[in-house]
Amino acid sequence: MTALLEISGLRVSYPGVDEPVEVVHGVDLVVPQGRKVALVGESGSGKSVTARSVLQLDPDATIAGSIRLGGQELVGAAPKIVRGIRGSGAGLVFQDPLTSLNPVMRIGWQIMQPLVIRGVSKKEARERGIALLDRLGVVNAAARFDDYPHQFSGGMRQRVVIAIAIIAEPALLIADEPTTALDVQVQAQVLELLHEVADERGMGVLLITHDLAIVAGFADDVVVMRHGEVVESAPVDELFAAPKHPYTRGLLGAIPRLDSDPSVRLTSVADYVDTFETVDDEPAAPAAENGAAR
Ligand SMILES: Nc1ncnc2c1ncn2[C@@H]1O[C@H](COP(=O)(O)OP(=O)(O)OP(=O)(O)O)[C@@H](O)[C@H]1O
Repeated sequence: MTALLEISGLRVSYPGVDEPVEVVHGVDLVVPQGRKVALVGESGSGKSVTARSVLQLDPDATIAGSIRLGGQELVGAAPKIVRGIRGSGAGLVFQDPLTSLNPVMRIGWQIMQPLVIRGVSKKEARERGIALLDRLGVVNAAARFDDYPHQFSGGMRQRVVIAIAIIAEPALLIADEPTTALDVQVQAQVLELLHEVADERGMGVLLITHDLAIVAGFADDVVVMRHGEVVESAPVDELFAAPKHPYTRGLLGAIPRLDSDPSVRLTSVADYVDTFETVDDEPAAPAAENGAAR
């Protein structure tokens, strides 16, 4: 499989009080062409920093290592080259659609912009924008095209953000917790849509999420991060069937299941990771799978 995005040895640091603080410590990650890769891990593990590094969105970050998108090296590339891939090389969807949209600009214009700045006529950009919004399930898309963001519900706004991210047909979509701000039913609709559109277009997706249920339904491959490092990566079925790293086993053990015994406590990551981290001192058995009553 050809690699669309290939990150290797990525290190990211920020200015600290006395010296720079490194928060991502040598991450390797591949998104093959047309595949959906979920990046999971606890809060603060470096998922967003890793994803934002691809498009160098953070002026304070110092980035080392290699990030190749479609074979092009982005670390150390001229700002013009990195700007050039935003939109057509890689599109971005963030968690909160309200902060991603300009509140005083009509949504249609925001959707058209990535095309217009690439030289597409306004007429064609408008037609393509309306068609995409319609494809993304916005009823009466032509009439709603000139509305402002506040006239849309949260779920509809996130469809607008997705439209902006994919209108210039990027080969890669980076979606950072794209449905966290939405209610569960709308979450499912938006993810289903992303899944379908990615398949239709053969678009690779890097999806950041906390939610392993989302991973199971959406991703082909999973990369698990902890403390700024990748601890495990595998195809989704393999990882769910036989997680290798204690941290991943802990994450999976913490998922509530409808068929589990309600009197039995769920395991937590700490049940596994403590064992892992103290393995040299005292080899203790982890709490049993979803089942060890205490
Ligand atoms: N602009 C910044 N300046 C300094 N430190 C930062 C900056 N952005 C992120 N960090 C630090 O980098 C670490 C990793 O953060 P990151 O946002 O990537 O975590 P995450 O895994 O995406 O977490 P979450 O799931 O909560 O979004 C954290 O310790 C965070 O405080």
